[in-house]
Amino acid sequence: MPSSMLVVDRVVKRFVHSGQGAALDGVSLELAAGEFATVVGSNGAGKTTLLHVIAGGLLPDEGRVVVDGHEVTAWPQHRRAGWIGMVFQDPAAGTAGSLTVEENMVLALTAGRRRTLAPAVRPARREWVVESLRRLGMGLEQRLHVAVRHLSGGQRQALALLMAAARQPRVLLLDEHTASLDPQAAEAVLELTRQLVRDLGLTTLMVTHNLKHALTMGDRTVIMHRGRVVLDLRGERRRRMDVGDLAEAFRHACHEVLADDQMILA
Ligand SMILES: Nc1ncnc2c1ncn2[C@@H]1O[C@H](COP(=O)(O)OP(=O)(O)OP(=O)(O)O)[C@@H](O)[C@H]1O
Repeated sequence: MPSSMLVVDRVVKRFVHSGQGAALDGVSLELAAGEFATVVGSNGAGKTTLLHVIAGGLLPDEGRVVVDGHEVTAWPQHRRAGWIGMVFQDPAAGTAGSLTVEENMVLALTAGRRRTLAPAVRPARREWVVESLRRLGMGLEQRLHVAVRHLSGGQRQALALLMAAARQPRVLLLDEHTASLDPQAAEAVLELTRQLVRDLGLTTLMVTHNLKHALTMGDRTVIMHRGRVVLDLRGERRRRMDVGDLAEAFRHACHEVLADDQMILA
């Protein structure tokens, strides 16, 4: 049995003025090293809150978060930043627009190191970056000296993903990271996601509203509803499912009739 890289243990998170129940109502989830799970759920199910509790932006009211055997529940976000990589829906959130592609990559590769070590972006890492940019097929390897604000949303998001992965975080969190892209750019960024997760063996949690991506990305699908994990699909059962089966399993697990716009079928 491979060791767990991420353990979320009975986590509860309440927002005082939300007027709703707990955003996370006793969520437990365990990811083995190198495992790639997608997370789907109804609107307001708690998916983004879960990612922020893991990343340290939100402190849970109850429960524990353990990363690579270390309990990080009370660690501030900056202390676990080197361990957790996160990519958001907005391409601008993960990159510095006024810096060039190369400067952004250097920042990603040297972040968290002491200044004396700062110039030490090893040639091998730099080559890996250029090669990854080339494989992306967006021509970014020829635009290393272009300010990132001049790139398209897809190019910028691909760069944000590459930057998060280049630091080889223990856990990579993706929060609807292709939702704001056109279909072609979204497909390119999803393919890059597959490659990076596979090549670097990254333990990954990817929130999506797209049921097809929830089944075709990674090796496990977690369904959340009203602050709880209501279904955790993997193995043969998951492999046999199509989008219709997943929607049906979703409805069944929620014990209520959900309108399509609550599930956002894509
Ligand atoms: N900062 C906040 N203050 C108050 N309530 C919040 C806050 N953030 C989230 N919530 C509430 O917590 C619940 C879970 O929100 P969350 O954003 O985690 O859901 P989600 O599953 O990511 O939803 P969506 O798919 O719509 O993005 C919702 O009821 C939301 O209104």
